[in-house]
Amino acid sequence: MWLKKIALINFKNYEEGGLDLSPAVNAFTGDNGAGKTNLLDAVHYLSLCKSYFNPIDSQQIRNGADFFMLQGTFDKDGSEEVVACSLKRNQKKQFRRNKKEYQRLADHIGLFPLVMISPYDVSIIIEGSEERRRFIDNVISQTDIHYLDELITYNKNLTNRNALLKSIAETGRYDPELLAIFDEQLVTSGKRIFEKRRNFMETFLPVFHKHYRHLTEGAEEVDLIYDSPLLNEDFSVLLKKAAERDRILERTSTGIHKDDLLFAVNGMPMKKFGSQGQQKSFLIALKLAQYSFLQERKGYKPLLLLDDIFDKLDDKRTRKLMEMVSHDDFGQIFITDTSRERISSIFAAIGVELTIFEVEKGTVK
Ligand SMILES: Nc1ncnc2c1ncn2[C@@H]1O[C@H](COP(=O)(O)OP(=O)(O)OP(=O)(O)O)[C@@H](O)[C@H]1O
Repeated sequence: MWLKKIALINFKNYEEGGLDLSPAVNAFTGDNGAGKTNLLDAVHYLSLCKSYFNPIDSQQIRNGADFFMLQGTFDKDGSEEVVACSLKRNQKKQFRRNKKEYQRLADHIGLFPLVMISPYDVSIIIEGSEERRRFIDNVISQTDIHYLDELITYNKNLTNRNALLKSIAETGRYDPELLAIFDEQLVTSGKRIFEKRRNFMETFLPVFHKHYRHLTEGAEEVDLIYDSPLLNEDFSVLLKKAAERDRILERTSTGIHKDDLLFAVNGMPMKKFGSQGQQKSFLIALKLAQYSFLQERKGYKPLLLLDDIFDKLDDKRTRKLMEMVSHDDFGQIFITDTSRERISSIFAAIGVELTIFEVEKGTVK
């Protein structure tokens, strides 16, 4: 699967533009703020119905315009699939595949799998556990069409249980049987998600370690551990034990919404003890493992988007990474860099052909 063409109208800093892409490595070069990352984001949008960087859809519309449109022509097993997205200000976004509009955007997720590696990914390491759960959920939902629905159900059940806890605190009326009913609903959806996350981590971990070792040639030891309250105890038992505490807190203090991933370098927490280059290498290995996982589950290659990838990596790791991703295991690649010379020489050194697009103030040559 690869993206043959993309057309943009009023998307971020692009007024109008279109590109014919290469099935191999596409590089976007240009100055800071030129619009390189915006092009990657347009590809992300077509694949996952949203921006990678900004959750507010209306902010993707070019300043001063009242709509944006994106169209991508994908090649899937030799046949063309056209994906189009448009958004008018103050209206619902429309998403079409081969001219047919989706009723549920979730039905599109996973058809054109994609992995983005960006400097913003550092939030997975330094921010709270929500970022890490978002990472796991993003990977699983691209391979499991029921997963997003299950998450929605869990979150709805969680909101209901929290509302009940609040009303118990406010009214002083506590009905243990009613709470047990809410618990049961939460347990059903929670256990399903837990099983999926645990199974995912089992497959994912060895692939992550393989990529990390390869990228860093064993320079340091890293760890990635899935942490969930449900690993130690049955969810319904956990909820019963927490009932008293939850009534005081007026919210549910245990469940898969507390899951986390623990990252370590040489036995110490990555967030505090990892250098910037080690953190970046860790994130790259995480994303390449995501790529391998998606490829294995889908049976075809996802798109790989590399934003500002050379920053903070030493020459050895940069070269190794480019060798890895240009190798046959990876399909179509999009990569941004401010320096045309740097990217040309890196790819020339490993003997890989590169199609370069020069980006300048929202136009592409
Ligand atoms: N809705 C919008 N309307 C107009 N311009 C926008 C919009 N959203 C973002 N931009 C502009 O897009 C530009 C940023 O583009 P982008 O992030 O693609 O740059 P870049 O080429 O990747 O730069 P860098 O090398 O600094 O990472 C900024 O100038 C920003 O103001």
